[in-house]
Amino acid sequence: MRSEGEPLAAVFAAPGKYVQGRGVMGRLEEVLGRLGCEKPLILSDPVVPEILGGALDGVSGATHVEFRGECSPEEIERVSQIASEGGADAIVGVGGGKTMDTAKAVANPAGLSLVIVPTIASTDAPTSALSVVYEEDGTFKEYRFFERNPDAVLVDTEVIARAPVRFLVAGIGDGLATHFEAEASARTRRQAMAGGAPTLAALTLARLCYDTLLEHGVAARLAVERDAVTPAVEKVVEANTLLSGLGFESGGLAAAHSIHNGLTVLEETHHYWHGEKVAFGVVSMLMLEERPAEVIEEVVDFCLEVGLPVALEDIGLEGIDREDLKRVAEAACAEGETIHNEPFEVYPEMVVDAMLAADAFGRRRRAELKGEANLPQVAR
Ligand SMILES: NC(=O)c1ccc[n+]([C@@H]2O[C@H](COP(=O)([O-])OP(=O)(O)OC[C@H]3O[C@@H](n4cnc5c(N)ncnc54)[C@H](O)[C@@H]3O)[C@@H](O)[C@H]2O)c1
Ligand SMILES: [Zn+2]
Repeated sequence: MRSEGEPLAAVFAAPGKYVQGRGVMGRLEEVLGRLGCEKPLILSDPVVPEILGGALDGVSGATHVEFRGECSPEEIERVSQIASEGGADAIVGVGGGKTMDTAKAVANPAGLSLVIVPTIASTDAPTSALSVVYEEDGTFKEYRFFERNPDAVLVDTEVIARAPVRFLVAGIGDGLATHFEAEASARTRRQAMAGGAPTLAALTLARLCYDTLLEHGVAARLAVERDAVTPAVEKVVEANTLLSGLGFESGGLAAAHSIHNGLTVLEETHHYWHGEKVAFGVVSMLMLEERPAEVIEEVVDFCLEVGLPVALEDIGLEGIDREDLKRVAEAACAEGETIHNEPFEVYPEMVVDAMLAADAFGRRRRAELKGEANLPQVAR
């Protein structure tokens, strides 16, 4: 986008339209009609028939394809073939982050319209113009960047509130990173995913995301445990999806997401959701950045209250040794990783120590809040 030597312009990217509320899923056909699409390919997560029944069966002219579970080059290729053979004019991605990312990676290179319908608020993937691609075995492979954001994003809060609460909490973990990562990239003046320097809008939305999560996160969790759609749920779904999505794409990512990507090299972490690993990445990032204790405590206490991981044991890594953490750290520091957007040079050893410091702090705080003393022995 920018030629060498040119100053970095500020760039802000956003989807064509964002619609959120109870029952908005029912507007899919109308939205497709306005985009002039008559032959959509609807790519759905395997749980969709169970959670939506036949709600999407009636969309006229639609071909239905079931997503196979990983946003991998093979899956993107498979769905692309079906789209091109059937002459699809739009892709609709219905499901979690991986289904949506696959839908984007199919629609964009083929120049098709794209509508995203998240069934969980587990990530900030819905609004962005990029896909995170993995190997078939779940190891992070690459980011793919596209020219266009989705034409429309339909977020049905009734569907989201009925999903297991762990997904909403994971989305809060993903959203918790946005403000800190945008701040780090803005200080370094690095190009964000959208292709330019952050605007005030992106930084403000990222901050609003953080404040909203801290203020309403716990209330939203409690409501979703009862499948209820309350104003707190609407606010947190907006924070997880729109605020975090616009904030990270045009504000920039930094250490927390690289640590997440690094963690995916260990199979044990594959049973934890993206946002859960990102939350641990956030605390590690705060350690790496030598943030004041109050900030670290605010984040860790919030994670404990809302039910996000604060320690290695919370993401399947109980008893992990330094050697394995070094593998995580090396992957986190790979060339091109967003950890290099931090305003100082980062080396793997620093990341290992930051993760250990995060783990120690998280465990200590959890014990304190439980009323267990857990104070260290006097050193001898
Ligand atoms: N492109 C981006 O901008 C971006 C941003 C953040 C994350 N991501 C990517 O998103 C992915 C993570 O997304 P995810 O955590 O949603 O994972 P996911 O897509 O694998 O979905 C998680 C699980 O939820 C299930 N599910 C979906 N809807 C449900 C519902 N209503 N009820 C019950 N179960 C339901 C799915 O079957 C799946 O097993 C990662 O690949 C990550 O890299 C991308
Ligand atoms: Zn994320």
